[in-house]
Amino acid sequence: MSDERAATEIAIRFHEVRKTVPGKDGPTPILDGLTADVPSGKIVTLVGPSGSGKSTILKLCNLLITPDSGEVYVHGTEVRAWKPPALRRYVGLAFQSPTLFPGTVQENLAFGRMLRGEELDHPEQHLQRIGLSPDLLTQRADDLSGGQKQRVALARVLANDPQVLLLDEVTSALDVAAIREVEQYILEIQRNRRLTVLWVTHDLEQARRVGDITWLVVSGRLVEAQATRSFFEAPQSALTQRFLRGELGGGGA
Ligand SMILES: Nc1ncnc2c1ncn2[C@@H]1O[C@H](COP(=O)(O)OP(=O)(O)OP(=O)(O)O)[C@@H](O)[C@H]1O
Repeated sequence: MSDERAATEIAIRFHEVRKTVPGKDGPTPILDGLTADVPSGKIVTLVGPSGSGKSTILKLCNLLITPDSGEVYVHGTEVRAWKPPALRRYVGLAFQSPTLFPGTVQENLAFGRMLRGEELDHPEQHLQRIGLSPDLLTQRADDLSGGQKQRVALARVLANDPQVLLLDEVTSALDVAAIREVEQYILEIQRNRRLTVLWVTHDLEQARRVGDITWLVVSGRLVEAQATRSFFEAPQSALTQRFLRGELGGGGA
């Protein structure tokens, strides 16, 4: 495939996606008609006030939840037509609060492979890639610091060789130095493996640093989807301008 074609390929397509949750006055929309494309090999940063629907968008991509109506296509196939294990291998999700299993770091790293009856080759390399010492392999995951847990959780997702990476506030528990380090590791891996990344963050400077494209989600609606630089320097929507001034909550660079 030519680079030109690869550059315009769509990794994820949202088509009129609507999702509701039960409310006291009936179903309440938390995503309302999301239509948007995520180009292959790009990083899309998702910003918006708390509770606006950002995590919901991620969860739709790997079948943690399904839309009430509309479709989500991953690599051209609607998510409900994927076998969940294959989809979750293709689309890795790392959360804000990493959940590691009670075993050792090595067991945690090898978990996805183990489920498929495979071995994880060179587990130490998976740790090194994310800036952790191979000495940690035999440590109990419970004994790690918050920052180490977050990195091991990321390394575990990456050990599955996903093509798409969904990141939900993955650096929010880290100190400033660690944030920049983990960002650099993610960017390096993204470039080397040409991953497509959907990255939810409350940190607008981070969204600006790492994004190729930035989406603003407010009350379940996509307000703006722009090249990251234009998003921050010349936002088109009045709502985006208000968000960036910190007037909607969760904004204010
Ligand atoms: N299973 C659920 N049941 C009821 N309400 C839900 C459920 N999941 C999400 N919601 C609600 O849907 C809205 C969107 O949630 P979501 O987690 O996607 O927002 P978010 O933008 O990621 O928020 P934050 O930035 O605070 O993490 C919120 O109001 C949330 O309370």
